[in-house]
Amino acid sequence: MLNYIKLILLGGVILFAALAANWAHDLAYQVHALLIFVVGIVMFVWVLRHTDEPVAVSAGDVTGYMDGPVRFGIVATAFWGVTGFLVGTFIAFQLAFPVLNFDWAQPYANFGRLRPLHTSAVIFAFGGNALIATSFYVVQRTSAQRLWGGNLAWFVFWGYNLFIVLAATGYLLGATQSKEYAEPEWYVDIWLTIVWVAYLAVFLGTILTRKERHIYVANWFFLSFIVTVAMLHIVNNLSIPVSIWGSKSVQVFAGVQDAMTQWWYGHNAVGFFLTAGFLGMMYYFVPKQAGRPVYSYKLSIIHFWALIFLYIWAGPHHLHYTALPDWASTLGMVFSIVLWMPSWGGMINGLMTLQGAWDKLRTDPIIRLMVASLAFYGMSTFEGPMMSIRAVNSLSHYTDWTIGHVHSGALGWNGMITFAAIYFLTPKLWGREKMYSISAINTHFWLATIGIVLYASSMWVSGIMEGLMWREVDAQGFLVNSFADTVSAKFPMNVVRGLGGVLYLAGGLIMVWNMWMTIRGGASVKAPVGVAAE
Ligand code: HEM
Ligand code: HEM
Ligand SMILES: [Cu+2]
Repeated sequence: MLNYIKLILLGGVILFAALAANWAHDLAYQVHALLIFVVGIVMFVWVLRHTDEPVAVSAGDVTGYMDGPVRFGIVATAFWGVTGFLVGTFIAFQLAFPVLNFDWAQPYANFGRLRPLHTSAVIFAFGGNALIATSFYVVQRTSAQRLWGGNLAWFVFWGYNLFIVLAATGYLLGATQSKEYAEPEWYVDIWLTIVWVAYLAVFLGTILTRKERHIYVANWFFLSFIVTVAMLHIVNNLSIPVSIWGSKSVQVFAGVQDAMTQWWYGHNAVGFFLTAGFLGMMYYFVPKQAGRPVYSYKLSIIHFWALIFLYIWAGPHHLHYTALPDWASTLGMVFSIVLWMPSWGGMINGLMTLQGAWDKLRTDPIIRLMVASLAFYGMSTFEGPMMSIRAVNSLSHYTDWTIGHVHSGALGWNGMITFAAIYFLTPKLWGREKMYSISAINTHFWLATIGIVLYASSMWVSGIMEGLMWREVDAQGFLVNSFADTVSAKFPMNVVRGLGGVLYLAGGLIMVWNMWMTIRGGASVKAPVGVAAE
């Protein structure tokens, strides 16, 4: 019966997509309509061929955990990671060598369109798949329960990745609502909302039906990430489409209210997507890999509540010296400075979990990735509060300092904890004893670390230089440097940043190779975790 309903719904989707492709007002919308049309037909045929088939249930599926979406999620994480690093490296070189904005590829591959492709590929595709996959893995183990909702978890995985494809192709074809980290247009936003609600249902359903009395702290972080991102996404994307047959829409907010809504969103995307979610990852994988309990469970609870209470108010630090009222700017600054403490609470808790296991730092490159990740988390959450201070921000804002800050958090904290989680999970999910090559993990660690150091240090130099050059006035009070002077002065730093990107990307490729060899390699040394109660 369910299959018949599915067929009717899919038929509706196919019909609507065909009409939309025919009447489309712009290229991005038309290409998306055709894409949905094709996806709809493929799904229609697939459902049709399986209609009235008895549902096959394997033994592993009844007793064990649902790890299919986790496996796909891990592979997608690696795939999108390498794609995002590649685009990042390319746009880094575009900034150094503008000829790389090839004439023949205009307007599709210019910096302006590739930049949001990079940011979404790394944050939402790489980071998002990592978060979905690890949260699905962790919530099952810590709740002693299979994922709630049957195939809904598959819907979350495929639906989310469809969202990413729609977003990415949209940018290349010129559809954007010009909100940073929220560029996709209205229909893509609606689709993400549907997928996200399903994600919440799967996660919360699993927690509510858990067989373990206690809700482990990692799940608190994951849940706050899912709930808050839903709220941020919906409010920041409130907009009215110009036409149902076109991608363009008009924001509901205007002027400074719109700017504040955007940075309330943008800052908390950092706070809940790139921080709370990844802390969830940290709280499961660090103790597991170290073989030690969390250093202080009390601290984890305290810094959880402090973190989520404080983050939400700090957004105005993105709008210092704008039309935003001073009181709001001050509020953002104060909350940002206070935020330093709960942030370091997380770092300290992670690092101290290694108490008694520090020797592993010498032998286990996965632990090394985790420690480096926490160190970069600590560093960027010290730098951030500092940059929130108005006087500091008047120098750092608009400069490469911000870019350096972003990437010490992103490459260091988010990247490295994700790599560690991938190395932890790959052998477990495919029933292998360990990763194919431990020394390749070590090489990856060093390539990534040197890449980050090149990236962050070149951007500090470049950013502070740029800020000082913009300020410089002569005895008469005239500006000494033209804007073009500051751009050409940045050239060497831009090249160094690009090289950092090459190293980081190379590390990512080694990881993909290592994963491939592990998954493909040899006989399975133990039963897949789907059956074992880990
Ligand atoms: C190979 C690694 C990477 C390279 C070479 C790279 C390069 C770049 C470049 C050149 C920009 C544009 C800077 C500008 O407009 O001046 C950028 C922006 C950005 N990247 Fe990356 N990136 C890399 C990895 C990542 C990762 C892993 C993440 C997140 C998890 C990330 C997040 C961002 C964000 C959020 C921005 C926008 C920053 C802002 O607007 O302030 N990047 N990246
Ligand atoms: C206590 C923690 C943090 C505080 C208070 C903080 C504060 C700041 C400040 C003041 C800016 C510059 C705003 C501007 O001048 O435009 C900034 C930019 C940014 N930070 Fe942080 N930061 C923190 C942690 C992090 C972490 C851990 C990450 C990444 C994982 C991160 C990612 C970003 C991004 C992506 C931007 C660029 C936003 C844009 O596109 O302009 N931040 N942050
Ligand atoms: Cu912020």
